[in-house]
Amino acid sequence: MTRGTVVAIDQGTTSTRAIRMDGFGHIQHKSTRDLACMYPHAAWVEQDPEDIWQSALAVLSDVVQDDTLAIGIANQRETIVVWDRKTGVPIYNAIVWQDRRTAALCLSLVNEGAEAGVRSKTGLLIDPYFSASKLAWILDHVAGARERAARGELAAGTIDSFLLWRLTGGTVHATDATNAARTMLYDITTHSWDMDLLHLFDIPAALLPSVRDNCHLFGETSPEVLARRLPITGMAGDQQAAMIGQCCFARGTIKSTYGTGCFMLANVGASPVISKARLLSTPIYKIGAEKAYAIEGSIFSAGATISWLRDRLGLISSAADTEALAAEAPADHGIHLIPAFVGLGAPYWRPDARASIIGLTFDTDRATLVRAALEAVAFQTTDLLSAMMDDSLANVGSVRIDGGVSTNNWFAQFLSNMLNMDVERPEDHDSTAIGAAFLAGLTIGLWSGFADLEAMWHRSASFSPQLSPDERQARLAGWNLAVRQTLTTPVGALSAA
Ligand SMILES: Nc1ncnc2c1ncn2[C@@H]1O[C@H](COP(=O)(O)OP(=O)(O)O)[C@@H](O)[C@H]1O
Ligand SMILES: O=P(O)(O)OC[C@H](O)CO
Repeated sequence: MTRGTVVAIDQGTTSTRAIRMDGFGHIQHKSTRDLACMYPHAAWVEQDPEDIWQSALAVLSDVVQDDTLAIGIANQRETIVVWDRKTGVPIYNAIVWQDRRTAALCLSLVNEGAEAGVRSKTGLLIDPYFSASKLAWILDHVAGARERAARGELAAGTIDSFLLWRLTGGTVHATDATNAARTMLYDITTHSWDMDLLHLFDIPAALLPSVRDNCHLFGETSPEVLARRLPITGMAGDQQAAMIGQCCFARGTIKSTYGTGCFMLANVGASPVISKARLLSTPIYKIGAEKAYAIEGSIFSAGATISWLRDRLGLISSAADTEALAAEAPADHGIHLIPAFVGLGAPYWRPDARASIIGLTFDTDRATLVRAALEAVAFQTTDLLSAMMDDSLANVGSVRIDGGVSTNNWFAQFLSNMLNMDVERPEDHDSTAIGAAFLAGLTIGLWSGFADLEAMWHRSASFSPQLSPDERQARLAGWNLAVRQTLTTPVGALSAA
């Protein structure tokens, strides 16, 4: 094993983090910067690309040291930026994956019968979640953007691509296969941009980055950015990076990451499987001839609901308060919080739905609301697991969890109760950053293969189901009823913009 360290950036929706890891997989240092979202209209979500860049540069500078050999990048997926190739200045804010402004466009494509074709190539369902319609929106709504794109003056990319451009001083415009797969413009079987899809969304091919393997020498940091020239040798979308960090390399292994949203991925092997249960099909990695795919369930509001309780309602002063509050609330409270703040994702795919709280009485207190919010994350995960079971992934023994919300012991136990399955938590919940570090280290030979990575994964806590089957069924029935009620009374008007 080589001496030295790798560093990895995890550019998430709520925060940007970086870690420094040695060859034994020990995390030597971490750095974090919080990141703000802007909500200019109902169900619009934007971020300032300069904030994203500055936060990434700051955490990277905090963790790099003399023995650092390489950099890995993992990032919130789908979020799209368009920038000027000469100046590197974005022409509009980053439109975040949660943003629903293109719901009407997506609905019209579904009504025109485009979904089956899109699905068979991309593994995705037509939904505003993915980058293609957001990119089309920027080209259509920013003055002069289409003309500038036609003249080759603009570049587009997901956050990995934008950070890579900035880190390399504007010399490399590339992305990796897992991020490309979330644009809805990429064929996940042939691993190439698809001309029909570019035509469907009216996106000029010249805007898009080159697509590379997850382990690749993407470029080197510019001396104007970092004091030392360092190679960027690993990149992946954050959920795929978490699969790597959680060592879900075997077919049937599952992880669920609880950050701003929640994303449950099950490894289905070397070929994509199209879900019968409205889940997504997505690459986990492409490293030379080696490929693996997952079935993915995506939930749009997990930790975001907890942040809403803190930042908008002021019910808690820190996310960590939710653990003790949930424990003190009565189990039979009868409240359901359906967190459809930006619609519901898998398996419902209803961008028009809006959040609701059902069952309030005068004795509903803040502990109960907090508990209902955490319960909703677990109920939604249960919906995803049931959908995976429908896709014949029934031989699963346990689920590995990570991300901010996974540190909450009350939540982890409730999740195990609802899934009726063991839930395992690794020593460090930053599996996304760990996965990006693993990819970067594999490329430079710090580790020789997945077996080396598996030897470094350690479980620190495990939660087993503790609820009677009747009680569990009653809880799930209550949740299902509340979801049906929310979906049959849509209150969210689609944005007219
Ligand atoms: N102990 C906790 N209990 C519940 N939620 C938590 C806890 N700690 C953090 N969170 C939530 O987790 C989210 C942050 O997780 P993180 O993995 O950093 O997200 P991201 O990668 O999306 O930036 C926040 O939305 C926060 O509200
Ligand atoms: O910000 P996160 O960590 O919840 O991840 C966002 C996802 O990548 C969106 O697909």
